[in-house]
Amino acid sequence: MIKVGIVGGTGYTGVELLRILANHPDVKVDVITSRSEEGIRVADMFPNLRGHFDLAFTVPDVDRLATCDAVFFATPHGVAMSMAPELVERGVKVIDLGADFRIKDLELWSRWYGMEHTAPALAAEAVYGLPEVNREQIRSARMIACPGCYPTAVQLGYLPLVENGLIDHRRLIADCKSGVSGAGRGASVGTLLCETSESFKAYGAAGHRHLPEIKQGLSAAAGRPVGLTFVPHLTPMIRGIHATLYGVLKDPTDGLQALFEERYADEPFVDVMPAGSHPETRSVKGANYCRISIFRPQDDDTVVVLSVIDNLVKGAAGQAVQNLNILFGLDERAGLNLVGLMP
Ligand SMILES: NC(=O)C1=CN([C@@H]2O[C@H](COP(=O)(O)OP(=O)(O)OC[C@H]3O[C@@H](n4cnc5c(N)ncnc54)[C@H](OP(=O)(O)O)[C@@H]3O)[C@@H](O)[C@H]2O)C=CC1
Ligand SMILES: CC(=O)N[C@@H](CCC(=O)OP(=O)(O)O)C(=O)O
Repeated sequence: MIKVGIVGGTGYTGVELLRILANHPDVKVDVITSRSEEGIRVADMFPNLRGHFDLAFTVPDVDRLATCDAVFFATPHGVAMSMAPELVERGVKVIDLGADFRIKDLELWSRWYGMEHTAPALAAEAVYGLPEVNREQIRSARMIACPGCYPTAVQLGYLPLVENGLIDHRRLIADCKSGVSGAGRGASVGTLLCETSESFKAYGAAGHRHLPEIKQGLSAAAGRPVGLTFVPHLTPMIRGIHATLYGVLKDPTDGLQALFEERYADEPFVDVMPAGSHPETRSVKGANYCRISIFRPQDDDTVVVLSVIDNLVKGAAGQAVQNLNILFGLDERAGLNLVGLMP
């Protein structure tokens, strides 16, 4: 059994990790932290997990975490980088669901995340945990940086086009919508029911911290810097990311459906839908899938890609477990044969 620790076990992604790992055949959760719930038993706080975990929340302690084979950080930015270097040095594999280790240009990272990076050496070593791109590097990594939710949906939607140089790499437009759980469990006025229900809004239109992360990944895929306009929106739903991606084809072609099907043919968690489909976020709710469809409206030179994920699963906890499976040589789908939540 692989012993894991979860730092930040009471947040939306931390609890999602528990939901997934409760049925993982090869993993045992040995340590789970929450400073605010210290001493509370997991099953008392989350009755659905009764019978799965005989654990109480503890405050984060490096010595305890160092007894694990792997540690997930489901914590705000800045927490993982404060503890990961020591854990890695002590032989623990670290999988960060936050953004501390995603961006290689640390000056750029500091500008967007508003803090100095305190683990530059580990940031340079970290592997970006998007299995559809970095599967081989993930296998031997000591530090894995899981992508953000929007970056996951946007990159998977654009990759076949950008990797093959089929669209104008300078004019990418990502119009994205997220459920409110994307903002985390911390209470704030902007995410109250009275503020978010029966309304819909854009935010971060002038610039969002996922912009540099997505540009980093797509520029690597393109082999040159890409130009990206990314506008996120908050929608009155709990879970889900819906990305509508636009590109200008250099040479209008009818082979896009086949291109996407071939690129993702061997990917267990990317589903290229039949031509003409419109993926819905509820079709991936609670599951680790990214569902994609492709259009070339009016047979013109604009390509539209639709990409949906559950922000808490393929956008966070599910992808983190997928990376753990790869890291430890397990079946990549272990613990992730999740039946989506209905309706
Ligand atoms: N929500 C989403 O859809 C996604 C989130 N992410 C990222 O994943 C991370 C977790 O997100 P999410 O679960 O939504 O966050 P939440 O705010 O819901 O949960 C945060 C968790 O971290 C703990 N925590 C907070 N501060 C500290 C600290 N200083 N030291 C140790 N533990 C701390 C909290 O418990 P306590 O304070 O009791 O210790 C809580 O368990 C974030 O970096 C987020 O950006 C990535 C992809 C998607
Ligand atoms: C609705 C909402 O607030 N979503 C979050 C995305 C959360 C996420 O993906 O986490 P990282 O910051 O670790 O990438 C946002 O826009 O910042």
